[in-house]
Amino acid sequence: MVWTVETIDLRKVFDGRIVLDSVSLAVPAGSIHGVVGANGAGKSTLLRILMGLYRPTGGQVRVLGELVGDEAAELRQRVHLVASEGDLPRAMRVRDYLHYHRLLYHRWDDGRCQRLLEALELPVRRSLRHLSQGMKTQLRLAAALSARPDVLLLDEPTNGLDPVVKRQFLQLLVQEAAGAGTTIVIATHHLDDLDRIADGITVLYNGRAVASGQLDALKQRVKRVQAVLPGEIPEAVRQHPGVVDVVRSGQMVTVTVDGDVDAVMAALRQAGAQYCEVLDLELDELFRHFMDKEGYRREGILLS
Ligand SMILES: Nc1ncnc2c1ncn2[C@@H]1O[C@H](COP(=O)(O)OP(=O)(O)OP(=O)(O)O)[C@@H](O)[C@H]1O
Repeated sequence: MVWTVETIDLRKVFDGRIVLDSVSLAVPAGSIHGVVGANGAGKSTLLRILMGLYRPTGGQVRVLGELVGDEAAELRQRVHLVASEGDLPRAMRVRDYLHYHRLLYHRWDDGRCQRLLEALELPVRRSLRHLSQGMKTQLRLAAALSARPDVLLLDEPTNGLDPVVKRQFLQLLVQEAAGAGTTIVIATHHLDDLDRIADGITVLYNGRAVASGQLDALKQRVKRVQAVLPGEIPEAVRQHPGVVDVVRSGQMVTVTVDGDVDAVMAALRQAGAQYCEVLDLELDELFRHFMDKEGYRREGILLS
């Protein structure tokens, strides 16, 4: 299979510190891929490398079939990075900003730009210094989408968006991927947003990809079993290699399983479980599972 975005054993070292360590991920064309991880995990660095802004220290990076770095100028016409942070030129108006992008990108589509401006209700005459943070984010997205990218890299795109605009923004991304076939990679902490729209995810922990793949497959792999069990929890459940967590609340037993869920169900039934149900994990629970597996813990701060 040819991937639109692919890294193999990607490594990035800043000042002797490893920030990305052997990261391999593969994103198919026209799909939405989320990159998640704790603060400082390396998400923005990964996007910047995909964009050709940082050189990898090791490994391979291919975007649209090209090794990133060799064809950066041509790739920049087809690959766009939108970050919610960073300054916009304060002296420009919205329309000047868009016109500037129109000159830069030869795939620019005026009709598309107009439709986006109307849908997002962006005030074309307003000076950029008077735009709210959310409006700036929408303007950046409008500029990127008007240039008809093949790959859209989004760094924390929904920061500062109100819930209604956020929903519209996410819908736009789904349409863009499904309709125009654009491949979208989003780095974000908003797991509920990703759960709604992502086809795949990569979980970064200390610069390593501790999980990467299609979201359905990852959700298929990690399940939660709930059972009513009056008696003892059997050793066969506790010792099962796929069992990562067992919680009892009264007679209700909840077991998180990364692996063979059927074997755990069978052991519970054999121990006299009266009711057994397999539940899917939400993305935030899945994320916590992969982080816990790596021993990620943050202690609370005690204020006196
Ligand atoms: N240009 C740079 N020079 C040196 N170190 C850097 C540079 N850019 C990022 N880093 C370091 O690399 C690590 C990963 O940073 P990065 O911004 O990629 O993380 P992140 O996952 O996007 O974090 P957050 O969720 O907080 O935005 C951090 O320790 C950061 O300090």
